[in-house]
Amino acid sequence: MINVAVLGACGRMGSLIVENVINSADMQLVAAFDINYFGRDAGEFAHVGNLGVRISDVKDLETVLKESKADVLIDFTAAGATVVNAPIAARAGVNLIIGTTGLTPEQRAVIDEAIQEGQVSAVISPNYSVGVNVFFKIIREAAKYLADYDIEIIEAHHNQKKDAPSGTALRAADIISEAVGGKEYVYGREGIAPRGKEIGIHGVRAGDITGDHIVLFAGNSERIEIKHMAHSRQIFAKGAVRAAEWVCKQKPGIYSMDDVLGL
Ligand SMILES: NC(=O)C1=CN([C@@H]2O[C@H](COP(=O)(O)OP(=O)(O)OC[C@H]3O[C@@H](n4cnc5c(N)ncnc54)[C@H](OP(=O)(O)O)[C@@H]3O)[C@@H](O)[C@H]2O)C=CC1
Ligand SMILES: O=C(O)C1=N[C@H](C(=O)O)C[C@H](O)C1
Repeated sequence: MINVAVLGACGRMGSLIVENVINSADMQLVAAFDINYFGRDAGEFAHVGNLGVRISDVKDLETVLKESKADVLIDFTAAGATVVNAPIAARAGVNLIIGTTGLTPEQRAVIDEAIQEGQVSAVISPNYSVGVNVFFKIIREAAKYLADYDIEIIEAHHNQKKDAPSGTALRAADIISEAVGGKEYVYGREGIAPRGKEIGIHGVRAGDITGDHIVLFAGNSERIEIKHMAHSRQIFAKGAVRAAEWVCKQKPGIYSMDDVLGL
């Protein structure tokens, strides 16, 4: 049985992850953390009834992770939280699934160093859905043939999303850039803004859109649009829980969803 702790357990993703953990035959929820609602039952936020697991103050992360014998911590919070908490968990010997987006390269370096020091296994991915990780493969392949086309990435998300552009859009840009041997990025355009050889990245925030990503390759007289649309956050939650089960069986290191899915 894998002992799972969830950070951000009262949030949109954290509460779904709690639901998926308790529905897994191979896992049990041993701890749940957030910055609010201390003492309330984690099951309340997941709409699954009382689980007997109280929301702990994230300030007690290290102590509660040790007391609860957590094998893995699943973190979907915010960059400023993950950069503090993931290193604490890693140094306490707890494996990690990180879904938080908006991490700067400096924040990511702090987390990577702690994972190495703690000798734990971690999956860090901006998108835990199977479909998006296949989409990443497809755009990498397309970019090899369409390097001289104009390339634009358009993402759309709900009006509560804090970071922009999405982590998935940024990863898509990095994949394309790697495939074509390096490209600059331009975030939105306004004023006199003639197009160069860059990848344009554009974010839409509206209503309750779960998460759409389009990569547009446009040449003269033709274009290809490769699009992924998420219909439910369950795809991310199920992917993260699958990754948590997988990561506990791996050697120490930092892995991607490609590794989890064998892509
Ligand atoms: N990798 C993937 O597949 C996916 C990644 N994400 C990413 O996951 C993250 C969370 O998304 P979502 O669930 O929609 O966001 P929510 O705001 O709904 O959930 C985040 C939760 O974390 C809490 N929180 C914020 N700061 C801290 C802190 N310092 N310590 C502990 N808890 C904290 C929030 O509390 P409060 O509400 O009070 O701020 C909230 O309960 C985002 O970065 C998002 O981009 C989302 C979907 C898929
Ligand atoms: O905040 C969200 O909702 C999502 N965030 C991730 C991202 O930034 O790429 C993944 C997904 O698109 C939903």
